[in-house]
Amino acid sequence: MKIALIGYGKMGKAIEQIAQQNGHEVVLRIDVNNIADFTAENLQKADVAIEFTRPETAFENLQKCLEAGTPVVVGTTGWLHRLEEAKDLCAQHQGALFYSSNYSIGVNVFFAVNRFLAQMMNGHKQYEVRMSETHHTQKLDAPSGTAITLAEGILEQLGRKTKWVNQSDAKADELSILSHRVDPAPGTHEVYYESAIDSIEIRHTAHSREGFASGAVQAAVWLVGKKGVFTMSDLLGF
Ligand SMILES: NC(=O)C1=CN([C@@H]2O[C@H](COP(=O)(O)OP(=O)(O)OC[C@H]3O[C@@H](n4cnc5c(N)ncnc54)[C@H](OP(=O)(O)O)[C@@H]3O)[C@@H](O)[C@H]2O)C=CC1
Ligand SMILES: O=C(O)C1=N[C@H](C(=O)O)C[C@H](O)C1
Repeated sequence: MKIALIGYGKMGKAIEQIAQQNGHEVVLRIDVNNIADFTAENLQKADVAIEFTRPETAFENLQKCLEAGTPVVVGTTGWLHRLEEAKDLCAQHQGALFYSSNYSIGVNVFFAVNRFLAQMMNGHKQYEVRMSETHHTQKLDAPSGTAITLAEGILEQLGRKTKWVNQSDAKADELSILSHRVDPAPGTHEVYYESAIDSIEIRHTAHSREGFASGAVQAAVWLVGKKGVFTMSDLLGF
């Protein structure tokens, strides 16, 4: 499979390594220093594009891929407020778009466990819930996209929480997410339930970027030949 990498930073490089190990060819690498090469003609040389850049450029980048007719896997976080626009654009171009706040298989299992735990805790008001996420100091967005997905999973199930806040000082109906930035930290997410008599904590710790990169390559292989908007639950079936 021929891959175009949009964003050649930490994730772009990790994806290149995994893609090549799996017999794929990287035919285009776009970063800020060669943005002039980010053309429809060049994109059309690839079977699929994988986009890991910055929150403020992700939408424009996926738009360029859809306009070129190249299926695109988006890993960048912090742009999902424009998801409905992206879905419309994808339909308009009869294209293929895959997005996820986290491509790691382990995190997607963790998402399912988190929703199940929140569902069980809905009837047990003695438990207060809070979250934390820890990432490297170069991370631009807070809370992480993964933490937002976890929080959304809790809010869907737990009637006593109505919104998340990115601070420790939360009202009774708010879910607190604390963000920590330390090096090195590829990504750790924790959900805590605490009552006067006991505590339950669930945690996912990424030991490297390999899980994110390998999941993104899997998503790219899966996406080729499909039309529509997909995410990891479509690929994994849970
Ligand atoms: N979904 C997932 O599983 C994961 C998502 N992420 C997300 O992916 C994104 C990137 O992470 P990471 O690789 O660590 O970040 P990096 O900063 O290491 O890499 C991003 C690269 O994209 C470049 N870039 C910026 N704007 C553009 C543009 N318009 N076109 C092409 N390239 C551009 C940056 O250049 P410059 O630095 O000069 O701006 C940089 O080299 C983040 O949003 C992060 O949260 C990360 C890991 C896993
Ligand atoms: O920026 C990162 O590094 C990561 N970003 C994603 C996020 O915001 O959740 C995924 C992972 O945690 C690493």
